[in-house]
Amino acid sequence: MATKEFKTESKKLLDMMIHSIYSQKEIFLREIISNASDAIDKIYYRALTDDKLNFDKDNYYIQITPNKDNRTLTVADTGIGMTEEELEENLGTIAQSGSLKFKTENDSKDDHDIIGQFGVGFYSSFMVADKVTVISKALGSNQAYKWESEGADGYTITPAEKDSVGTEIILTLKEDTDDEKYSEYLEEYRLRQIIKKYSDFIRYPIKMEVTESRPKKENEKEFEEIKEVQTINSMVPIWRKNKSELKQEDYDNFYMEKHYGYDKPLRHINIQADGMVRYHAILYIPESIPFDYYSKEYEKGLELYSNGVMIMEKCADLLPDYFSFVKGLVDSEDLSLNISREILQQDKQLKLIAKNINHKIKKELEKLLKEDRSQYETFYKAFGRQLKYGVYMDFGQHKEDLQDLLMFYSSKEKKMVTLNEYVSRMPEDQKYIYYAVGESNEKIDKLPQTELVADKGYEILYFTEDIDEFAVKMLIKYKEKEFKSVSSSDLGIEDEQDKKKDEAEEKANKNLFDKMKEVLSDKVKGVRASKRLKSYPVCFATEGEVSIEMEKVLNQMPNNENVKADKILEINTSHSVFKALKVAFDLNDQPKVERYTNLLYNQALLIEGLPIQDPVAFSNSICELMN
Ligand SMILES: Nc1ncnc2c1ncn2[C@@H]1O[C@H](COP(=O)(O)OP(=O)(O)OP(=O)(O)O)[C@@H](O)[C@H]1O
Repeated sequence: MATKEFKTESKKLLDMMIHSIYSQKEIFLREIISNASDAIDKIYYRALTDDKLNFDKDNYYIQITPNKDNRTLTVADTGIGMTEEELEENLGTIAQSGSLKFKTENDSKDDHDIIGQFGVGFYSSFMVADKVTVISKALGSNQAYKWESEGADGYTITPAEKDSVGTEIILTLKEDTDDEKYSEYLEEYRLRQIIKKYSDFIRYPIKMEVTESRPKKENEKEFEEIKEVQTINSMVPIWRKNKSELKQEDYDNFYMEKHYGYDKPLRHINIQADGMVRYHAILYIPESIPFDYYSKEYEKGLELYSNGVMIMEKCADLLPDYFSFVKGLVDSEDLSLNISREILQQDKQLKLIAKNINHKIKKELEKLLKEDRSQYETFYKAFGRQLKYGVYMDFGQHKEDLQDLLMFYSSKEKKMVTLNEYVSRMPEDQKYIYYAVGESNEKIDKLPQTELVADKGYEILYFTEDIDEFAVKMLIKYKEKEFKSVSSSDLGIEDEQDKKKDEAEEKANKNLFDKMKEVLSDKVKGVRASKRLKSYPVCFATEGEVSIEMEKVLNQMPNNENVKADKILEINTSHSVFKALKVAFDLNDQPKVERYTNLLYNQALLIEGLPIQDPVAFSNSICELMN
């Protein structure tokens, strides 16, 4: 009988399990029971949708059998079973692409990180067993097969005897060591404890033979030990339990069991709706971001049950994209079992549920923001970008719903603030909500364009993510206050007296500015005296819809159309550099005027983080100045 090798990644993971020092080894049982329950779900669903099969609930269960003599723990189920090919495919490779990716990317991390963050399913049995045997007979098959492995060296698959359809997992437990007592997994009380802790809500009975001490019938003073098979779990799914019966720990355990994430959920939402549409839902807002969240691989969706039977693993229609981080399930009596994906999309009930859920998630986030600011900030750090994306998408359809959940860093408060907080402390004379765009808060702090607004004592919101400015352009206003970039050509700050002064200045320097515009030609839309600069010599202002930061973002996109912001070169006429330029102009020193103009233009580009077209020429010009 030939031994087959595990796939390379599986081998690595398996090796890790075998040598694991993970403290919560008990979770192996949760993983095996969860697989067994999934397998029964599958046969149950098959029976409900296939007239030739019938499902008698009494015949479907999970049986746990410890055997101290052989040192084995057996978990048997009456689920759908696996064919020879399925045994090969499912148990020879890692199912969880997450753990695989994590492992290959972080080779130095230890097993605690892997198990803690991704879970490892079936392979976790190798934490406690040095030999694992799986005997399975698939539905519709006459032949059973045995898969057997003693660890990373490989596995064998051979024909086997098994009367009924289903799977038996037999773990031969490792020998006890000073630190680890594997034999505890053969003790009735310990098994009962683990099952209750992690698998209480499994919808099928988890049966085990237990010994009970009872008063004798003939003499109540004497006790006798009676062995009988009992169902250990309560079988009531968590979403059907009374809210008052559930503790935080139950929600946390359910989240882990379901592999919704390997962090602790930040918040849970338990919905028991009994109105127009009847459904139960348990939803979670995760604390940390799944490793593939902002990638194409990430699939949003909630598990969908029809009266206790799972009909879809990831129902995307239940969640809008901006809440795609939400995990959980929905169970409704009003949904038909045979519903296809296409029909489901049109289903009125489902639409109602989705709308309702959307509302509840929003309310929960608002509550979190109000009640626990620091938790909300943790959430926002992970998923804020998704909310901003939500404001922008679908032509701003959801902006009203989401605007109060947004936060930005504030120049004044030096922390994240909401739009409502910003607007409520705006001085009376302030007309706009000001923002500045840049790569980081530190870089924005140094942006010349912020000088005038900051000098006025106005608060500035810092936009450091690509989506920020696009989202705000979609919002246009918040509480009747328009958004305005500190780089926009008209800041709406100057009074009449300033305006007159500016006009005079513009007039006095008109010839020079015209000359500079001529030198720069269509690289800029115009050159003018700056109202916003105090200590810096030069900066860009923009006119129109596209800002410089938007230009950068748009030009990074594939098939970009080389969109350009309309840039105005603004000169600080009080600066000594301008004075030198003016002297050269008055002396008709053409080459100097050209050189200075180009230098100023390039400086403005650098400040904005835009590339200089000819860095060598720029550097040569500086060298000439230094000589
Ligand atoms: N008792 C079982 N009956 C039928 N199939 C099983 C059983 N146990 C495992 N399998 C099959 O083996 C696969 C691998 O199981 P494993 O626990 O490694 O990952 P998973 O269950 O797919 O992922 P996750 O653990 O994240 O839910 C399962 O998807 C299932 O197809």
